[in-house]
Amino acid sequence: MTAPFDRSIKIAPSILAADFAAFGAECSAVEDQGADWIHVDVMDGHFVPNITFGPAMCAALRPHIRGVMDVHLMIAPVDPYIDAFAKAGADFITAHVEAGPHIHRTLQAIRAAGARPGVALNPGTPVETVAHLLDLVDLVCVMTVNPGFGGQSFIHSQLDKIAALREMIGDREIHIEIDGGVDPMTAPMVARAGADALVAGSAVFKGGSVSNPGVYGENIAAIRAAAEDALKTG
Ligand SMILES: O=C(CO)[C@H](O)[C@H](O)COP(=O)(O)O
Ligand SMILES: [Fe+2]
Repeated sequence: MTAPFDRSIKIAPSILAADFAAFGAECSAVEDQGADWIHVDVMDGHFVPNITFGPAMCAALRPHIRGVMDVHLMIAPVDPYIDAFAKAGADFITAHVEAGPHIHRTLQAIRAAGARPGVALNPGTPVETVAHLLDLVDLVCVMTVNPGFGGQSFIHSQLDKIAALREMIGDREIHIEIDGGVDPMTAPMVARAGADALVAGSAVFKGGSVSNPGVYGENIAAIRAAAEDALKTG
């Protein structure tokens, strides 16, 4: 029997804001402190103006992540690397709609490789670009910053896009993930607009460390409470 679709608020710390010399311990620490998913930002210095890491790092992290590894590919091209990220143990593999001319084929290839496909949209990309991809994906990621760096300010114009996406998705079992500038101030807005998976880097890791992980717990709880309260109060 398959598990029912989880529409509850999920907090996905982005390890882009973690200590790069201690990724394994950082993943375990945020999971112990209440993280639902671990968000892994892969950047190639070509699709975005920054470089992080690749499938070997994901494979090394896999034993340190008990739950969901959510891999956000900010790379172009995507297709040559799909099998490597799937073999590395990614649960979700999200590719950008802007990363190449054949996103439909890319999403099919992610599913065929055994991972759950996601599609991400840059802030300047209209929501209609995913209309004909919804049958292929388990997740749509709305970027609320321009991808490439953590710690940027939330772009408020994306709230309309999230709400339009929520409408488009209807009762399909697709997560709406928000990535960029999510904190206790912005979490209520994205939750009300229809998001269920909230990526947060700076707002989770700020003030904490693997030797002081309780701060991660407080930060995660604050984002979650802000989002859940907004849903209760409408
Ligand atoms: O994909 C990303 C950047 O391209 C990151 O996931 C995102 O920026 C999270 O960091 P923060 O919460 O600090 O904005
Ligand atoms: Fe990301």
